[in-house]
Amino acid sequence: MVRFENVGMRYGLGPEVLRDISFNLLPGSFHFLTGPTGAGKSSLLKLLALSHRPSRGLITLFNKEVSSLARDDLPAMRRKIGVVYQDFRLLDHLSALDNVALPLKLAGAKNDQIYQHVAELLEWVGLGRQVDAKPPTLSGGEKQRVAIARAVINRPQLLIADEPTGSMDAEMGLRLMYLLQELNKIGTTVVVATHDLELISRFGNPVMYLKDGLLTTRAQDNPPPKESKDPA
Ligand SMILES: Nc1ncnc2c1ncn2[C@@H]1O[C@H](COP(=O)(O)OP(=O)(O)OP(=O)(O)O)[C@@H](O)[C@H]1O
Repeated sequence: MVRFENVGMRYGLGPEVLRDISFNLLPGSFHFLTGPTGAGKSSLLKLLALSHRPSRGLITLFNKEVSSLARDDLPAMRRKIGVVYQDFRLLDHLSALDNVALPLKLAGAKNDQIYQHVAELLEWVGLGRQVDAKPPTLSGGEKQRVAIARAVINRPQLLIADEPTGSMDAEMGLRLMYLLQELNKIGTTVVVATHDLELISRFGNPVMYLKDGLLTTRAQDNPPPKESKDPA
């Protein structure tokens, strides 16, 4: 599903923020990505989401080597990937329904096929009564669920979420994780970046640990970290 081989990444002419990253993600797996602030988690997710190119190494997604893809092939590849951004990136002038419908519209689906499907998904994420609400009137947790619904509406093969529980209380964070778990059970490969070690140990999924741009625990090695020394 995903293979990184000695991948490096830099922004512009700056230093490498990711160095020698190698891992394999199997189809249908669910991984956490963690590490200190600035370690490179969001940068790694940008590579996975095909929104940034590596400066070296090989990335294979869905059995295709990414650097060999023509620019015209990227949109089709991106449609197989759902992304939940840390800051949601919803369109404020559109309703929750229209935000979630957007990827289907961009993929050319017809309106009458779209809306029932979108309304059902919003119901499923607990927003059945907020379909017409615009993002500025929604709470952080509600916006996050709209963002997740939008990320999964195209039934992506790969779902990437950057700190998806960062802006919500523990209870909502757990509900969200159960939601992602349900998606994973129906076949979506999931990668969640988080600082929340408690969440990681509660779910027990394999963990990739990044520090200073280096992956110190490979996905297949698998131990959830139990290293928090903070009394809290
Ligand atoms: N657009 C950018 N241009 C230049 N440098 C960047 C850019 N985005 C991130 N960086 C740098 O890349 C490094 C890794 O940042 P990244 O956001 O990937 O870390 P992170 O692990 O996601 O951090 P956090 O946990 O704080 O979100 C940092 O040194 C950061 O300053």
